[in-house]
Amino acid sequence: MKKIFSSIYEVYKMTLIFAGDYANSFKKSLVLHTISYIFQGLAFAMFYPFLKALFSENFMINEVWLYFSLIVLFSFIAIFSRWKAQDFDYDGVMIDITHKLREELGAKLRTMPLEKLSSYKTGELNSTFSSNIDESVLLIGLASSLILQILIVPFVIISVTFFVDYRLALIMLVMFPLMIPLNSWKKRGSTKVLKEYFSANAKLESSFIEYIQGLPILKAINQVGINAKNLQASIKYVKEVQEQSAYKDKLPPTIMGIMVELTLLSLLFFGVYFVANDSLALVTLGGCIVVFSRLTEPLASTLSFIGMFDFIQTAYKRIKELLDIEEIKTYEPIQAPKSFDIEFKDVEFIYTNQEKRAINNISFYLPNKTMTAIVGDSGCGKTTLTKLIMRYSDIQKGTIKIGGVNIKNMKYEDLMKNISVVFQDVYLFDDTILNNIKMANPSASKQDVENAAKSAYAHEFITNLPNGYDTKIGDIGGSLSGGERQRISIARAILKNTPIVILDEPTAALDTQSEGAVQKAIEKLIIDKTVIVIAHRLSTIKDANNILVIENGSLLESGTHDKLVSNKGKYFAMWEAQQRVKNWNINRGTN
Ligand SMILES: Nc1ncnc2c1ncn2[C@@H]1O[C@H](COP(=O)(O)OP(=O)(O)OP(=O)(O)O)[C@@H](O)[C@H]1O
Repeated sequence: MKKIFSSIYEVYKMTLIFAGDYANSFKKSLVLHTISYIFQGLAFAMFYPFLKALFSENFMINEVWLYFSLIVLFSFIAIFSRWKAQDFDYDGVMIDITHKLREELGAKLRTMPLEKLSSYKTGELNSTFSSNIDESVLLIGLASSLILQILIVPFVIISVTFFVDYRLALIMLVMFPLMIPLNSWKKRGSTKVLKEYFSANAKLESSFIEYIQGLPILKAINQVGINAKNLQASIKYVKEVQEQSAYKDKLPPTIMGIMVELTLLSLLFFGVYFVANDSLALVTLGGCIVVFSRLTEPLASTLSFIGMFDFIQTAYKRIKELLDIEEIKTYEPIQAPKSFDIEFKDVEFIYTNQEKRAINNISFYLPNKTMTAIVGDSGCGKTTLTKLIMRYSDIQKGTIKIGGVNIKNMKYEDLMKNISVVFQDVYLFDDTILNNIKMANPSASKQDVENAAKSAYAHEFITNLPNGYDTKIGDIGGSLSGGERQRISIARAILKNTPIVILDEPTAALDTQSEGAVQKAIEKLIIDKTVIVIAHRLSTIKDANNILVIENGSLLESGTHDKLVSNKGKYFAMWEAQQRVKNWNINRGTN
């Protein structure tokens, strides 16, 4: 029995937490529903004395009227309490709660460490945000009212029947112990299936999003079928899980339905037997059958209603798992840096679920307003180093300081206010060009935006667009070139005007002509800033104040280009290799 109630109680507790300010109203509504169903049960139970009075040999109209009036009164109280319970305005409040939950989850996405966030697939988050919240919260009102009805009404009727004829009450009770193994049987199947159901749907959403996003690339390489296979596999998986759940869900409720019908037949069979040997009045048996037949349908559905709670509980757990993720913590004493030099001291970092450290005992110092390049083979840890400055995840050992302040002592918003990043891939939102730039500094005027765009060499091509700065990215689709998109993102960074700028291979994907324009824009962006640039092409970072050469997460060598070339180490080898390729290309061009 405990197991039957565990998911109901768990869901009740979670609903109170999620309901927040509405928790008391929710409790009040449950109390009113309880009162309503007690009186509904009593109204049914009044059929015993009513029928007895009606068919009595000493028929007395006053007695009949009394019981009839009680049936009417109890029914009226039941209806009135249920109506008052609806004052809680389930639909309105539940919509409010779903809205609040979505806001909380949205805030969580902003404050959770990015490493944690990136461990979720977009589709999984999407399904928690949309379907899990709707399925669970909007269903709870209906589910709690139904479950109270099927628990309370039979309880009242059977209790009253005990006073009328304990033998009939015992027959009614026989089926209840059977609910326990039937429910466990159903639950055993459904808990696993429900988890699979939610994860299959989340997987389907992920595959669908991935398929749509990857379609242009796959079309370009004539491999549309590759991702379609993943999508088809996800669709097939959902179908399999649905089939499984349909099969596993059906049998126990069907058996329960048969049990309820058998109970009714047993009441008839034994009732007739008791009437035959004069130990039961026919009219009492009639009342019992009338009363019990009102219960057969809800009782037969008991397992399905309890199953609704398993469903809600699984959805709640997914929501709670997200809400419980620890936010990025700011440690005391909270400080703000006054200058923007960056220091790594004995930093070690390993990604969750990885065995090898991505960053291995690294120390370096980047003076304020200097440019530092990070170079090294693919996968050596360059991007990880820059992500750690932005607290993508907390390091396991060592310290990272900006202007002498440990980044853990800086408020996360303050930390991010001081850093701009220009990535190789530019993300533009489906909004106007103006808003795409302005989002870096929402209080900026249109003139500020235009000035930033001019500095980023973007003003000219923007004013040539159909609606200039008011052109919507969605309306011009993919017609912006890679270089143009990159210059919009640089205009964003110029408008944000942060003391630290991180450039993560911003020109790597561009042709030579676009690269020239973007390079000029970058030069404007980095004036008077502490700059970190990740570059594969060493010719672009030759003039950096300092170059860090990373190998397998460790700092192998550092210094200016000239110093590293004369060292004849790893940097020299990389430089030589790139020069050879360059010369080979030039020779090929001249031949
Ligand atoms: N989110 C992540 N989870 C787990 N491991 C990761 C994650 N991101 C990177 N790594 C691993 O950490 C190591 C360093 O990756 P990082 O992206 O920092 O290298 P990189 O030098 O910037 O590479 P590239 O030049 O190819 O961009 C690699 O082994 C990579 O597979």
